[in-house]
Amino acid sequence: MESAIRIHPAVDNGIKPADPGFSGGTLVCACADRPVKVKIEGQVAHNHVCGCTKCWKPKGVVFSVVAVVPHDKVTVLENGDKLQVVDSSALIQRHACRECGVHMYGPVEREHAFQGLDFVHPERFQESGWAPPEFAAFVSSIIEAGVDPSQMDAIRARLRELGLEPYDCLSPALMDYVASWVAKKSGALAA
Ligand SMILES: N[C@@H](CCC(=O)N[C@@H](CSCO)C(=O)NCC(=O)O)C(=O)O
Ligand SMILES: [Zn+2]
Ligand SMILES: [Zn+2]
Repeated sequence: MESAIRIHPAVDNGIKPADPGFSGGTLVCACADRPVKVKIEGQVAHNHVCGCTKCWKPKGVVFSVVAVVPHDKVTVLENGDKLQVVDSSALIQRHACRECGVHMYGPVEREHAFQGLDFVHPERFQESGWAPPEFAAFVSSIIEAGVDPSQMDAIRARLRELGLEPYDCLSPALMDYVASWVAKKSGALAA
């Protein structure tokens, strides 16, 4: 499984399975002093690696690991005064620690298929057992971050080797879910 291609520390050395007993935990930012802590109740869903430029990622890699949880399962426990919204015009209202830059939670408040969900980075859990990434999203977007397009075949091959099917948007199941929501809203499909 060793490879020169780095995707993300949470997957590069093999992907840890979920603990069926995982019932949530605490996300912690990277500050040594007064870290922001956010409680998440329950398991994360739809975890994926994301190549988009907007999701927070650790230094040295171009993919994030990001999943969703219902907004009512998210509680800021400590040092919430350090949080600021990265881009208030974005669909995902990413709340980042203004000192270390880690995104702690990103609610979707707008009328959208994902309304009521928060995007979180499970690698920031102080506990283990969270559900692992299932696919790779927005893979072509890593070119926007400066990756040489000639590397894409090798990067997609490595993602497949890890069991993370690469897509240039979200997975087909999630894209179908979003499209169904849009079709029901427009009336093209019965609600
Ligand atoms: N090419 C762009 C894509 C950015 C993008 O659309 N990101 C997705 C996925 S984020 C987690 O899966 C998205 O839904 N964004 C909404 C938002 O950012 O508010 C780029 O790379 O920047
Ligand atoms: Zn911080
Ligand atoms: Zn993203």
